[in-house]
Amino acid sequence: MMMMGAGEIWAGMGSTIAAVMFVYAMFQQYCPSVLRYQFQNYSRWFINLLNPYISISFYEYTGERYQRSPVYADIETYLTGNSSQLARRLKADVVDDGKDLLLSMEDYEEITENYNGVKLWWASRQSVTTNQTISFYGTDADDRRYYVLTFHRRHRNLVTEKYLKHVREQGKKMKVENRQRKLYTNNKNESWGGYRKKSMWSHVAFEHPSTFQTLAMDPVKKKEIVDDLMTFSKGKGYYAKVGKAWKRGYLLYGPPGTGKSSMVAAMANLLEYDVYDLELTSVTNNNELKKLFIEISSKSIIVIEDIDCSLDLTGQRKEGDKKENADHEEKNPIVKMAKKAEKSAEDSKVTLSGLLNFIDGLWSSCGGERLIVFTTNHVEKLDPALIRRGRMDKHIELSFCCFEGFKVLANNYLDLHSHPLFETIQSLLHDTQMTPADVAENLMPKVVPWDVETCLNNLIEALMKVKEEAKSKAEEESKSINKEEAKVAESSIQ
Ligand SMILES: Nc1ncnc2c1ncn2[C@@H]1O[C@H](COP(=O)(O)OP(=O)(O)OP(=O)(O)O)[C@@H](O)[C@H]1O
Repeated sequence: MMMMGAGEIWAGMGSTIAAVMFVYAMFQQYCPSVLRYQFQNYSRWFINLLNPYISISFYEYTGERYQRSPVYADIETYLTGNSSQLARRLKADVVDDGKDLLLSMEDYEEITENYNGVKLWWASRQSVTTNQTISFYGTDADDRRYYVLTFHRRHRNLVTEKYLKHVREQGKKMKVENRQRKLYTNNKNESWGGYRKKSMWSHVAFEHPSTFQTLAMDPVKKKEIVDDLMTFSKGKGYYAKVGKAWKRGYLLYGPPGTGKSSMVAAMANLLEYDVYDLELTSVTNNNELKKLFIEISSKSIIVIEDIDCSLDLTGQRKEGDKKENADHEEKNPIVKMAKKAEKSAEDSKVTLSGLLNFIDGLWSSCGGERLIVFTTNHVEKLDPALIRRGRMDKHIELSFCCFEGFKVLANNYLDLHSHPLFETIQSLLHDTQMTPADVAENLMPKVVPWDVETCLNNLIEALMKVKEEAKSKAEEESKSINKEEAKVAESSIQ
């Protein structure tokens, strides 16, 4: 009897569905389109009336240029943090250069969340159209990913006023906490079979251990730099008020091995910024420099190391001027054309004005919160225009090791705060010039097991050697000066 009943129900349902389909097909075929449209609108309205749930979509790319939506990015981070507990289908990505596994919500997965006793549903979706194009940003602009948040309409105010704010705040916080800082460099990329070369950023994880605590330098100067950096990083409102782009230029100069690169790393570690190590010789022209600049994110340090060696900026500018004048004088049209071609080849290089534009032109204000650092061993070789205050706001000289610097190194390398031999070292450092790199090298234990006396004595020996060398060099110099003076005196008598 039971079996018969089920069979009859199925048969009844089948004929009802067939009848509905028939009516629908007739409606589609014979009903005028205006009426059909009205009917569809009413039926949608009716369904919405019965459906008490509201949904909001958050698309990954928005706007005309398909910029990645910051709201989507915050939600993504928030859900990635929560999904490993809530989702049943997860996808795993390798992050932190293969050291960690990041679990996030799989596409088309849904999770249920409870916020202040209210139930909400998040779903990850993807709308794929047939019109697929590869966009400028390397993403498939038509392949649109989005999240859908669904909730009961009686919680509309709670969701729009509180919950979404909470999601964004948490997402931002989690992003800062999980952020793996990066060290970028621009390499020349060959594309289209080597036809076109352009400079692009590539990165590795930034893991330099240098900090201001480990930097050997005068403590007063160190504090001044740290204060300056902290004031800058908190100065968003101030910069906006005075009408200045939120960026600051630092010029680090001094002999090799005095800690210029170490200071850049310490700055990045203090402010938790990424580092963009710009290799100017790999940049083809000013335009490419501008493109590289646009790609730099905020909270970053752009560093050009050994700027005096990167490009002959002053020379190029002067040569360019000379060439232009020579072109005007040239009468032979063939020679003139050849010279023009040569000049345009030269133009496809970074010039001083291109670099100045990079530092403080209109484009330089894009992104904000950036430090630009130049390092050089020969400050005197640089064009004054490049390093004038306002462009390079702070000039920092890194010099030979002082006693305070030595104490930092002794603490770093030997865990030593004081020792009877410190006095001898202090007096030797006062009389000699040794870079922190050399002091550090001499302090480092060379054998196992090691003891502090041996390390300190190694340094004392090295310092005495340098002192002796400097003394004999000075004696030789004074001898040769005396000889010169004697010659001059002799010739004046004759
Ligand atoms: N002031 C310093 N404090 C601590 N360590 C230092 C300092 N200066 C140099 N060192 C040590 O010497 C090494 C070389 O220093 P660094 O590369 O920072 O010098 P630099 O001035 O940038 O040299 P170069 O001009 O040759 O690039 C560092 O790895 C670090 O161990």
